Amino acid sequence: MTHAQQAADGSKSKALYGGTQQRRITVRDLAAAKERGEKWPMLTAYDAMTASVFDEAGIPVLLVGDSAGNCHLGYDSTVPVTMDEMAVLSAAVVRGTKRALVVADLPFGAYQEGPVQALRNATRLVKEAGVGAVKLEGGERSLPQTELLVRSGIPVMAHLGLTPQSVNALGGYYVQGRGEEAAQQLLRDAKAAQDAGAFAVVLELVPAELAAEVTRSLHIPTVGIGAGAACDAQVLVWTDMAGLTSGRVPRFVKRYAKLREALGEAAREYAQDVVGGTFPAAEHSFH
Ligand SMILES: Nc1nc(=O)c2c([nH]1)NC[C@@H]1CN(c3ccc(C(=O)N[C@@H](CCC(=O)O)C(=O)O)cc3)CN21
Ligand SMILES: CC(C)C(=O)C(=O)O
Ligand SMILES: [Mg+2]
Repeated sequence: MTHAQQAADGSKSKALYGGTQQRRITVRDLAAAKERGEKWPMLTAYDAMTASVFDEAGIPVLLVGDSAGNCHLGYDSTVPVTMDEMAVLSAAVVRGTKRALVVADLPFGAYQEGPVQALRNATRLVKEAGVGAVKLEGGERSLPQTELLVRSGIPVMAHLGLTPQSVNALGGYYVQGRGEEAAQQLLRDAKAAQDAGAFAVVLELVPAELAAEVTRSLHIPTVGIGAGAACDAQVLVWTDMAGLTSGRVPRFVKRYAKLREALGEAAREYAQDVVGGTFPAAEHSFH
């Protein structure tokens, strides 16, 4: 199909992935995709260059995750990540993209004090970094925050199931929503987030059947990570997806490249060339 034919074919041209639309994706586009039953991919990004690669690959939504804590900043969890750090990384991701909707995590401690603190910090990410939306963890417990942000004109993505900012309270990164009571709480949290005006909800590490039920019960899209195939969208941490993360990765990760091996090999070859005197060669030198 030519570009013009695609543009004439409404369904194809509007597609979040593989469509012809060049302007920046909005939360309205995500709502329309759920209506069409169209699935979409989301990845994290923490810097401008990587974000530009994903933007050019057509990924419609990029998350500046607080997973930057362990994937970019060298902490061992998301808990230490600060607003200053999220603001710098978010601004870089926005600068590196033309089309993707950029969503930034509010880090731990940036919204737990209440709605006013949440609004102050979310506003900073919108004004200073230029993000199109923010994400915060929790359903019913984060309701006042979500309501005030949405009323103030800041789109909110909710995050339920495993909420890594609570790792110290949860005692580890375990599957959530197992058992009837926990399943009912997750359904209430999802409904609460939707009623508060959230435009989407991340479901992390929940049984696939429960995620499917949440997806059917909501009119807003669900974004799964370790939550099965029925979700409206999927998200992965980009360093996991590309095989750059060192050591063990969660079971829900599929590796689509071996970047850690490829980069290590490039560094070793470069080092050998320098030590052996074969780099720089004549074509890399000036006379
Ligand atoms: N690199 C990276 N990838 C992620 O997906 C990620 C982060 N970092 N940091 C923030 C949170 C933490 N996440 C995690 C971390 C560990 C597991 C994990 O190992 N889970 C077990 C499940 C255990 C069970 O059965 O209950 C697993 O085997 O996947 C899951 C999610 C997801 N997020
Ligand atoms: C894994 C996603 C959902 C996230 O919150 C993050 O990357 O911080
Ligand atoms: Mg996060």
